[in-house]
Amino acid sequence: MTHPDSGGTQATEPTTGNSLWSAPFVGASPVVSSLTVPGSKSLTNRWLVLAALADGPCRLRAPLHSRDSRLMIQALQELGAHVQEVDGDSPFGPDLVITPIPRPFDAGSGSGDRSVDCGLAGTVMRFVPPLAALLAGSTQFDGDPHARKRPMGPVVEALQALGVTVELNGDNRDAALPFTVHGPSAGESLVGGELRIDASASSQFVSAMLLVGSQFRNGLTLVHHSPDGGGVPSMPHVDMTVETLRHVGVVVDDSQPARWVVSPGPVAAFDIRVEQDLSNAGPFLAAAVVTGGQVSVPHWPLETTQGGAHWREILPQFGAQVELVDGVFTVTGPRHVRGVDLDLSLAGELAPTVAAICTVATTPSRLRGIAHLRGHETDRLAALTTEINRLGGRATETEDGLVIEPASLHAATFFSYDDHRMATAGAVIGLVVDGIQVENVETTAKTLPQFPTMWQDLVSGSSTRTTGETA
Ligand SMILES: O=C(O)C1=C[C@@H](OP(=O)(O)O)[C@@H](O)[C@H](O)C1
Ligand SMILES: C=C(OP(=O)(O)O)C(=O)O
Repeated sequence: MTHPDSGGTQATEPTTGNSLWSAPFVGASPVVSSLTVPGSKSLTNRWLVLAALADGPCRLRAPLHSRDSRLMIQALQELGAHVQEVDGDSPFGPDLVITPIPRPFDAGSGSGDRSVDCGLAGTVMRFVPPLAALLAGSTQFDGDPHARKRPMGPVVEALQALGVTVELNGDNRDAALPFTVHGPSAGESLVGGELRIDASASSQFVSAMLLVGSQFRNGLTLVHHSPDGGGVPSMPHVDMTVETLRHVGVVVDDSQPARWVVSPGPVAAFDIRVEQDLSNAGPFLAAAVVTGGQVSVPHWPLETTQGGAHWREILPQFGAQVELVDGVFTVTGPRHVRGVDLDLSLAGELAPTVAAICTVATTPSRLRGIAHLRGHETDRLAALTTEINRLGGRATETEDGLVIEPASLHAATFFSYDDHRMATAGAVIGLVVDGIQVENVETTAKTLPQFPTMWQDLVSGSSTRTTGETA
């Protein structure tokens, strides 16, 4: 299978020979279902990092089990933590008990050369290098071919500003994977202090530094400043980081915009239940919207920092009805899907699912505030434009988003670019456009390995897979 020329600068070039998955087509039959999804990728990987820094063993209940969480676990084990699977009550896999990285960092964690595979996980490639910078010895970082194209500069430059030696390997023109982080000499530790970074390309640069800030001798004062005045995207994810830090006793002052003060201090051991991934619930909710059906998701948190909480405001703009009653979030699709004009700067990871719905809407849509998606798993603006147009759609890339106009759609292959959210976007469109084949649907394993089976259950009406319940 050769890969199309997406025309984008960042679109990855997946290996040839990837599978083609015939997306289930329901036509005019509304999808009606109730289901829960596995644990949040963003929460799972934050809790894993904090557990590795904790002052005692920690337990994660109902964590995500996917490629991104496995890569994080392997990275933390490489740094000296221990992770054990123990029976839990989640239908999606066991709980985890984590024994933290041994202290003192400058000796106990072994000063040998370590190697971390980041895969295509933004949380691993951004959150783990600052952790490795605390430890004696050196740690090499690399990942999938496209991981080398994802922005890393602000994290590398922040570490260098803290006095950490980061040795750029390979022929990377700017600070990107692969590189090697060299920890402090024996008896030394990182002082911390005030740092200024430009996090306009990813909120993960802020989260990465905040997660370890309490481990610096003087803590960390982090200020975001962008020359063009750009803000930090996906701010709910930074709020998620601050909330998890406070949960484990770390003092964080975020009272001033774009400024965070993390006090030095311990990370208290914890036992936490991981919320389900509300962003990954998105494609299933979108199925209700595009087919005029109804999908319910029990155990929906009333208060959460997850970006997927924004489905409550987003989906009604397509004409859907939403309600949250007794923890059950229900979406009822409209007879006709209308287009939207949305600023998605708070939750860019929802954009592929939103774009899929826009593709089948009866009026034009504009999506804004998502220029930084060019640095996600692929250049999502280029990839979405290319793949929507391959189906006969009328998508146009703008400086910071997409314009998608109604069009007559036809069967075609929808390439995923090794991006889980591209694959699920193709599946959503495939519900109402007959003959869509999604290339490399297996890439959904990044955050939802069960997706193909769950999607089949969804359209067959048999998915009532909730915690401990069966069909
Ligand atoms: O911190 C996190 O867990 C994430 C932050 C966001 O990154 P960006 O700010 O780069 O969009 C989000 O899109 C990504 O899926 C997960
Ligand atoms: C951008 C995403 O992930 P990450 O940056 O964590 O790889 C995503 O899950 O949409």
